[in-house]
Amino acid sequence: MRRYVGRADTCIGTRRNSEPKEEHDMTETISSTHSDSGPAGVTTGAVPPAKSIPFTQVPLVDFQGFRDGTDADKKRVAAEIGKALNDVGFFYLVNHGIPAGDVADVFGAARGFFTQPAGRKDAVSSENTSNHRGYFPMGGENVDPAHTRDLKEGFDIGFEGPLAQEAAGKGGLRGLNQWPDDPPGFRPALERYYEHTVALGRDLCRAFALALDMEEDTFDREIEHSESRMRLLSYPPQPGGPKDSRAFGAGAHTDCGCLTILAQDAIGGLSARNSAGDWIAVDPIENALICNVGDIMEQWSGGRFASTVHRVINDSDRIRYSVALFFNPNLDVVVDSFKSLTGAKSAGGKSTTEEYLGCCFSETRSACQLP
Ligand SMILES: O=C(O)CCC(=O)C(=O)O
Ligand SMILES: [Fe+2]
Repeated sequence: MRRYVGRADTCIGTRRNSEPKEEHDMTETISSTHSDSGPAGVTTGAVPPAKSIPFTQVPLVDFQGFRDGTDADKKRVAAEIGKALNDVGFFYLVNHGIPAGDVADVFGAARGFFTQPAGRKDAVSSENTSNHRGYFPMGGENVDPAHTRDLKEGFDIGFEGPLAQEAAGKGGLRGLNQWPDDPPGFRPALERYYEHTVALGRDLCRAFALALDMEEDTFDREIEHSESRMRLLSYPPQPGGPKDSRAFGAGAHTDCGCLTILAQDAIGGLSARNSAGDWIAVDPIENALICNVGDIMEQWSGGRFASTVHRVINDSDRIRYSVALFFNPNLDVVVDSFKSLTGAKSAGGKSTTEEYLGCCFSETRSACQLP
């Protein structure tokens, strides 16, 4: 069974990790999965455990072959993704199918929103809600307890669906989004981008299933009513680097859900930690999205995919913007490793997605652990 080192103190879609987490030494998990081959068709040993390798760069994957290629193309692309997730936990994705104009619009919306006076942003404060949707100000979160509060502000939306109105105000993660009046076009830009990225998240989960030697639709049921969250982020400049070595844009953390699809502007500042403890830059590549696995997918994959620690430092002299889509399972799915998906031994999952994400989103995050 996997254990995490350190305490969680995190935010929407993210879980801290200031201490090096157990560096994907999945011996115990893997030995248990190896002792059982599952009815869903996992061949024992087909996919190795996530490696504890000191990666030095993030691989780039062309998704075209998965979107409209032959079965063999799909398998090839899935295998590339599987290797990237096994070795690094992160990859760049090009030819992902999201129109560049829609990406530009969501960045325009972010810039227009965050550059408004504080009072206008506070009108849609996430404090108005119990489901963590809306605006949070600079320092509103701290993903790494060893650091000061994060130097970023953000705006969150989530899945609404037909039951959103009924669920509103009932205390769960379901419910309605908050929408500011300004800037014009804000809501349609976010809703369009949300739809694109959730659809891409579903396709990526299919690629992940193939990469794990499972049927392509293995995860489909678990993500049918995906409680995915989208977050706009704005990081103030820290020219010359942080004056206080504990004050980062986003402290070291892992993400909580299945996977994260990140669009960043041209400024840079994101980095991922390898097994040697080195921070490897995940610099912007034009038209590429960055994908990384979160804790739930690491758990689902029995440790074959790595939920890698990452952080953000904006040491430029300009505001940095990014847009993250945290792709999550249905809220009622019990997060367990492989049992339901492959028949391999369970890691003993007890938390539902809603419980785990709720913990990740809360201010008392120290107990956010999967088995
Ligand atoms: O802004 C970024 O580049 C990454 C943000 C991030 O890691 C997160 O919000 O979980
Ligand atoms: Fe993150």
